[in-house]
Amino acid sequence: MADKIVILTGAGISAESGLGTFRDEGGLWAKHRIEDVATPEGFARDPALVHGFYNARRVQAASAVPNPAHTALARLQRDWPGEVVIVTQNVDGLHEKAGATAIHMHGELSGALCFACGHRWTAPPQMSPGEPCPACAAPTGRPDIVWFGEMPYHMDEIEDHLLGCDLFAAIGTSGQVYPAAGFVQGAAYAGARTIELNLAESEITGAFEDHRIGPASEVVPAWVA
Ligand SMILES: CC(C)NC(=O)[C@H](Cc1c[nH]c2ccccc12)NC(=O)[C@H](CCCC/N=C(/NCCC(=O)O)S[C@H]1O[C@H](COP(=O)(O)OP(=O)(O)OC[C@H]2O[C@@H](n3cnc4c(N)ncnc43)[C@H](O)[C@@H]2O)[C@@H](O)[C@H]1O)NC(=O)OCc1ccccc1
Repeated sequence: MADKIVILTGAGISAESGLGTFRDEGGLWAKHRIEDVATPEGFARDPALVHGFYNARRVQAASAVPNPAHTALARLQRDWPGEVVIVTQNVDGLHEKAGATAIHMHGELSGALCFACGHRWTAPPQMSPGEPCPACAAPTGRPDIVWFGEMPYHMDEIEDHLLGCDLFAAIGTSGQVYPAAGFVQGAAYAGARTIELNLAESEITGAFEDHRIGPASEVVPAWVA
């Protein structure tokens, strides 16, 4: 029985597709305060600011193309005799554009959510305050994104995959945000081998047995090959 592989991806895998990361030089959090644009409180305080932040990223992500790291993971998922599960913190659709399937634990820019009735629909390119819900007609549409202080999506499914995997890999993540940053401990505890692929050391480098340092577009295809 071929190994089961779980791969966690972060903003670093999409950096070479032109999508800014959060914490690197000139990253998203250098230009915006997390509290203002990525918390439910910030959305309640100034929905126009938050919609503006995600509208700009939605347009950028729509024209972005996958890089060799995304395509290598799609190939691995297609050709590996065992199960390959991609869990992403990213809200861009680049894994899917590369032909892979991924569990979006922090939501997707392409999605809209009604915080009154819970209905989900495809987000229009530009959302605005009071965005009407097509199901309950209430003016309560928000980006379908997991903000700080909110429970990430698909956690039970993800935990099942972590406890049953033979190899856990993390690609392009700084390991500063939980619960994603704790996945390596869960997988290692369940007996999985662990590898980190990143441009530089991260907050959780010490938790991994193996490492590949370099740009994702180079180290990921080399690792998959
Ligand atoms: C800041 C941090 C301390 N705070 C948290 O972790 C909080 C609070 C918290 C919970 N538990 C804790 C325990 C301890 C301390 C704090 C907490 N967590 C939460 O609020 C979470 C919700 C967090 C989700 C917030 N939303 C995001 N994103 C969507 C929004 C949006 O996209 O706008 S988080 C966002 O930042 C996170 C980190 O970003 P990265 O992807 O890692 O990107 P970053 O820029 O940081 O790093 C890039 C990396 O790539 C590398 N790189 C760059 N270029 C390349 C390149 N070319 N190639 C390769 N690598 C490269 C760089 O070297 C770097 O290492 C990602 O998750 C990303 O999605 N919710 C929650 O905990 O709910 C309750 C709960 C309780 C129990 C069980 C479950 C839940």
